[in-house]
Amino acid sequence: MSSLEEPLGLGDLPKLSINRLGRFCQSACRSRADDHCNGNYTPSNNSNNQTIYHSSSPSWHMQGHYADSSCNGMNMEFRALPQKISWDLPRFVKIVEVGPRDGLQNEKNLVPTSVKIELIHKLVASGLSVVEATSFVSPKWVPQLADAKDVLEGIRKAPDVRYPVLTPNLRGFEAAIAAGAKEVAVFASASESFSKSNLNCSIEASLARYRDVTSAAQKHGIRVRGYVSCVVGCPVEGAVHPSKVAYVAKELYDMGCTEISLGDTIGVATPGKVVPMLEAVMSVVPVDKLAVHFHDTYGQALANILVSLQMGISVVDSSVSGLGGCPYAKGATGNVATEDVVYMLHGLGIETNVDLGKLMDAGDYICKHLDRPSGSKTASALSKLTG
Ligand SMILES: CC(C)(COP(=O)([O-])OP(=O)([O-])OC[C@H]1O[C@@H](n2cnc3c(N)ncnc32)[C@H](O)[C@@H]1OP(=O)([O-])[O-])[C@@H](O)C(=O)NCCC(=O)NCCSC(=O)C[C@@](C)(O)CC(=O)[O-]
Repeated sequence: MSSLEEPLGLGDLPKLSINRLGRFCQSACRSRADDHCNGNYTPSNNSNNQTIYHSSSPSWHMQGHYADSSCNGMNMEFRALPQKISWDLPRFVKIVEVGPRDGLQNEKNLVPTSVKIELIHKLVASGLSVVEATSFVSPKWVPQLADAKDVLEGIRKAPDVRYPVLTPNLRGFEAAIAAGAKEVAVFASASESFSKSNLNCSIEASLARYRDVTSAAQKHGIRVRGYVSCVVGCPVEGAVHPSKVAYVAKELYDMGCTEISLGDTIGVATPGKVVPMLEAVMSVVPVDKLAVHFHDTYGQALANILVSLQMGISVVDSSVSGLGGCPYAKGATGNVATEDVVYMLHGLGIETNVDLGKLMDAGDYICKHLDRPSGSKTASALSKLTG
């Protein structure tokens, strides 16, 4: 059985619970907790008669679990518990809409340029302030986005809206600037194998290219976003250790990327994997410079977003109608649907500035063009209600 046939998240399921104070407590690990926690945890029973540990300290003392593989006979490698997770959710979450780029890049049939432009206009009309428009990549690698220049030039730019584009190298950067880009994104991988298949080069070679891009961008006063892909799992290598993610994230941050988006490219993450990954990255990059980017292959994306918000993240990538999938990540499904993210955030009392009805119009528009139902559960449910 390959590491991906055994879903990466199954091991974490019952191990985290939330006590009344809103902190995560460790359960079912009593003997190890005593070993590692210096007596800071006091056991009690919850309503399910499980033993839980209440911290008498404002922070966690569980670093010793990080590489511990012996606890309860289960693999604890990614089971590091958080320094601190609170229910202090952000009041506002910035959504980075990636549908026109990540959502469409994998479409086999060419989507007309005019449809892409109209989709972007509709997304902006819904209130989204960042819409990733396209990629200036090799058309041999991603034929769907060969019209990048026409798309970017054809957008009626709204004030205060940002339209970043992906650039894999200096050539892409220069083409993007010539077409009027004011913001670009570079994309590295935490997995060596995925870097080879997505960019045809090693992680280090991609970082060297991106140093050229970020220094050229600085000269033009252009903002650069940095992606790290495969932050939990790789289609070739399986599980990816958080330290590898932290390394690439820090390199991107140090070279001048103003925001680092952490991508679960194949959608295998669970909250149990997201927490240690974010902890590792947050130890080297400030949390207010981080975004999360979840694909929804195993239906875990909303849970992963929620735990990310609890850890202090306030920027979330998503794709209208859940469009997407990476051409170099077989089996990966779309990004989490923007409609579902907005519905959850609004339900939590978190502002987004997005009008869900107008967002659904945008989703409806592109789904009709692609001749397929929406991948958003929210959009499907609400459109049944409204007939
Ligand atoms: C990086 C390269 C270009 C290397 O591609 P290569 O074949 O190794 O490099 P090359 O320099 O030999 O170039 C090959 C051909 O592409 C041309 N070329 C070279 N650069 C450009 C450019 N910028 N724009 C247009 N054309 C370009 C170049 O001129 C040449 O054309 P030819 O001489 O054969 O006619 C290629 O591998 C590539 O374009 N890769 C991008 C693949 C891609 O876009 N994948 C999807 C990104 S999604 C992702 O990474 C994950 C993310 C961000 O969504 C987050 C998540 O979901 O987790």
